[in-house]
Amino acid sequence: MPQFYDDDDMDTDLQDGVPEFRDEADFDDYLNDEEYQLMSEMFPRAKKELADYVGWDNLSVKVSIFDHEFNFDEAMIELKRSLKKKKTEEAEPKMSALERLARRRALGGKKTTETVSGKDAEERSKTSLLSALQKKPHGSEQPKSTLATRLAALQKKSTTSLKNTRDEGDGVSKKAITSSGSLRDYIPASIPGENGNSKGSRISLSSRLSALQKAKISVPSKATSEASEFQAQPENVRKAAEEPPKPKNTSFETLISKFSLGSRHDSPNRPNLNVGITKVVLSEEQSHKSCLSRLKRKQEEVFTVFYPDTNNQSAKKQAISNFQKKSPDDVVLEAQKKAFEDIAKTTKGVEEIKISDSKAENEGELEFEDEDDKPIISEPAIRTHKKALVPTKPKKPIDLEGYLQQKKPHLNFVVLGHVDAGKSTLMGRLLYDVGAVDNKLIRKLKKESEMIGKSSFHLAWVMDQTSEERSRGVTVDICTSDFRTSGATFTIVDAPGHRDFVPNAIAGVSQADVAVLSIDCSTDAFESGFNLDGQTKEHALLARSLGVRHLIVAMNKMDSVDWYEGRFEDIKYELRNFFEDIGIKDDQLSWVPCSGLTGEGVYKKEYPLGQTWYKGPSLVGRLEEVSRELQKYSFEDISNTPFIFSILEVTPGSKANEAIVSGRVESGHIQGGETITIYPSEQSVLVDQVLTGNNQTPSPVAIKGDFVSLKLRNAFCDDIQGGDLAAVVGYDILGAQEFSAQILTFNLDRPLLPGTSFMLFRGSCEQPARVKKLVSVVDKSDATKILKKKVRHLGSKQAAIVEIELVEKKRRVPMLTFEENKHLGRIVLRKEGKTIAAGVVKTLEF
Ligand SMILES: Nc1nc2c(ncn2[C@@H]2O[C@H](COP(=O)(O)OP(=O)(O)OP(=O)(O)O)[C@@H](O)[C@H]2O)c(=O)[nH]1
Repeated sequence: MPQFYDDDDMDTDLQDGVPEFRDEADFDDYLNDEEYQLMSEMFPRAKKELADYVGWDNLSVKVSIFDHEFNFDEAMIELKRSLKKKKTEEAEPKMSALERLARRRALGGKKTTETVSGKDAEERSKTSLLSALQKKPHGSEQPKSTLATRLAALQKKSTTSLKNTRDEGDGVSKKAITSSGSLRDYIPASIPGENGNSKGSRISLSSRLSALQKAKISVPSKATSEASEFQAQPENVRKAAEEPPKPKNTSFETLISKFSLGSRHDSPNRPNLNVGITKVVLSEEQSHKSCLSRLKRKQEEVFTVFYPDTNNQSAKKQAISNFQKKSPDDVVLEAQKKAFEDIAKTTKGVEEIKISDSKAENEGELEFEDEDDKPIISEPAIRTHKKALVPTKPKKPIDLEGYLQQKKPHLNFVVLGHVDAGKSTLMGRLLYDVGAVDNKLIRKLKKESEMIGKSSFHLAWVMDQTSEERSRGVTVDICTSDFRTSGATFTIVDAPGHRDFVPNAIAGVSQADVAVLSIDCSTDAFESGFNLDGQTKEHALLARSLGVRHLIVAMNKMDSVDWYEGRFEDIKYELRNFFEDIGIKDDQLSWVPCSGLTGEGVYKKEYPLGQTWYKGPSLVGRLEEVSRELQKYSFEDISNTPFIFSILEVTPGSKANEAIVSGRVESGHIQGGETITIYPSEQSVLVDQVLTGNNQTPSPVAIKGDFVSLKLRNAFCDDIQGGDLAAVVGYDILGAQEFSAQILTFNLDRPLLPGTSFMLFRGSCEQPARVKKLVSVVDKSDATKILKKKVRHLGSKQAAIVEIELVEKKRRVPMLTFEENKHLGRIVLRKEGKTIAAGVVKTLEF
C-alpha cells in the first residue's frame, strides 16, 4: 500500500527518505491537502493543454507540475518541450525551427538535424514523459541555444542583485549563483549519501514547502523563514548545496534563494512572484527507471478507465466520428426545453405565486459544489399512507416445492458495451432466431429501416422501439424483453452504450445476474471502445461493482474480420488483463465469437467454414449453461427468506388505484392475494396478479431472480417510482438519509472531500447526495485493516469508509445493507458524468 502522507509526518520526510511513487494514487497520497487541492485545480487544465501531445501519462504530468513547484506555465513549457505533438497536417508546418529542434532534443534523439523516421517517432511517443524530461541534459551539457536557457539567463540577469543580497543571508555560495548560464547551471553535483536510496521520482520536504509558498505567491518577508529552513537541513545536504556546480548529470540538486519572476511574466498586472526554491533531489538515471518501470501497463489500464491511454490514430478518428453526431442527450434536452416552453405559455402568472416552505427555510440554503449536481426536481413530499401490520394469504396457495422442481431456471441478463458495439442488433438477432420475434415483424422493420436508409438497423429496432432511438440509431432507455429456450427462460435488459446514458445502463445492470458484454471486433473499433473514453471499461467496472455474477464476452462483428482467430485472441488478451485487474476471475468469464448481423455464434446458425478454431457453445448455449449453474435455488432459499422486490418501472393500471410495477424479485417469493408494502412511501398494497413474459401472462408465483410485473390494488401510483423497494408485510426497509459505506474510488480529477456532492445510485434509484464524513482509509483487499484514521481527502484508487448524506431531505431512499442483501446493498457514485466510486452499504444508522 502507498505510504500515507500526513502533515504530522513532515519532519520525517528528509530523515526517512521520500516515498517512491508506484503510481498516480501513490503520488496523490503523498501530497498534503493544500498541494492536493492545487494539483486538482491544475491537473485538468494541464490535460486540456496537453491534448495535442502524445507520450504523457497522468503521473508524469503531476510530477512535473510538482517539480515546477506548482508554477503551471513553467511546467507546461517544459512538458510541451519534452513531448511530441500529435501529427496533424497544420501543426507541423506551424512549428518554428527552434521549437522543432528543442523538441527533438527533448525526445533524446541523436538525429538533431535529420528528420525523425516514422517508426522512431512512434517508438518515442510511447516513451513516458518522465524519461523524456529526465534524459534532458543538465548543467554544463545544457544546450546553450534552447529557448529555456535564454529565458533563464534573462531572468537571472534581471534578478541578480536581489539574489546577491538574499543569498548571503541564506548562506549559499555566491560562486554558485553568480555564474552565468541557465537556472540549471546553479545546480550542484549529487549529494553525498543520497544516492543509495534515490529510486523513483523523489521530492524533498523543502521543495514541497517552497512549492506551496510559491503557489500562494509568497511575499518577500517570508525569505527569512526559508533561510532558516535551509539552515535546519542536514549537514550533508547543506554542504552539497554550497558546493559549486559540477558538470555531472546523473543527479542534481538545486539550492537557490528567492528570486523574482516578475520579469518573466510580461503582464503588467501580474505581481512579481517571489519564489522560494530550496532543494530538489532527483537522481536522473534512477528516476528514469522510476515511474516508467512502476507504471506497469496493467496497473495503468485499470485505473484509466475514463481516460484515453493510446494514440492509435485510426481508433481515434473512429471515436471522434462516433461522438461527432449530435449527442442524443442534446436531443432529449431540446425536447425537454420545448416542453417547458409550452408549459410556461400555459402557466403564465403562476410564477408570481409564492410558496413558502418553513422546513426548507429552517434548514437553510443547500449548497452545491457544482451546478450540475443540483437536483433538477424540487423535493417531492411524501404522503402518509397506511402501513399494514398483518400479512394476507395467497388467493390460490401453491405447492412451492413442486413448483420449484419443475420450473426452468430464469436468468436476467444485461447487454452492455460501447456505443455501436452491436448490442441491439445482437439481441434483435437472438430474439428472432429463438422465435420470440416473428418473420412478419422483421420484414416490417426491414422495410421501415430501408425507407430511412438504415436497413442494417432493422434487427436493432426489435429492441430500439422509440422513434428517437430509431432515427438516431442509438439506444437511449433500457428495454426489457423475455424469451425462452428448451433449457431456461430469460429476460434481456438492453442498456444504452452512449456515455450520456450511463445512469440508464446502471439501472439495467442493477436488474441483472449476468452481463453480456458486446465487443465490436471490427478493425480499430475495439480499440476505440476500450481505450478512448469508451464505455467498455466503464460498463465492465459497473457490472463488477453492482454484483453481476458472470460476464459473457460476446466477441461481436467477427464477420467483419473474416472470423480471424488472431483478432479474437488479441482482444481477449487485452480484455482478460483488464478483467483480472478489476477483480473478475477467469471462471466468471466466457468468450463467444459471434455476429449479430449474420447470426453465426448467436443461437443455432453454424459458423462459416473458415472458423474452425472455436468449438464452444453459442451465445444462447452459454446463457443456458450459466443459468443452470447460477439459478439453482433450493426450497429453503426461497421459502425461508422475505419477499423483497426492486421496482424498475411503474405504470398506472386501467382501474382507479391500480398500478403495475415491474422489476426483479430480490429474495423470497410472492403470490396473488398477498399484501406488500412499498418503500419509501410505506403504502401497503394488495398483489392482484403476478404477470410474466412479453405478453404479461399470469403466473401463480414469482420467485427470487424472476423479472415480473405485479398488478397492484389500493395503490397510489403517484407515490411510487423506479428505484423504490417493496417487501412482504412484517419486513421493514429503512428509508435512509444518512448511511455509512465502504467505497473504492476510481480515477478522480478532484479529491473527494467532506461536502463533495455527487449522484448516488442504488439500483435504479438515483439521488443527489454528498460526503458527510471521511471516516478512514482501509486496505483495498481487507477492509478491516484501517490504514489511516484522520482523513481529509480521498484520492484516486483508495478504499475508504465514508459517511454519506442525501441532499433531498424529504424523500428517503429505501436502503438495505450489503449484509442484508448482496445485490441491493451496493452503490455507485457519479459526478459530472463520470463514475467516481463504487461500494457497499455498511450501516444505516450511526
Ligand atoms: N458487420 C457487422 N455489423 C454489425 C453487427 N452488429 C451490428 N452491426 C452494425 O453496427 C451498427 C450499430 O449497431 P447497434 O445494434 O445499433 O449498436 P448498439 O450497440 O446497440 O448501439 P447503442 O445501443 O446505441 O450503443 C449498425 O450499423 C449495425 O448494422 C455485426 O455483427 N456485424
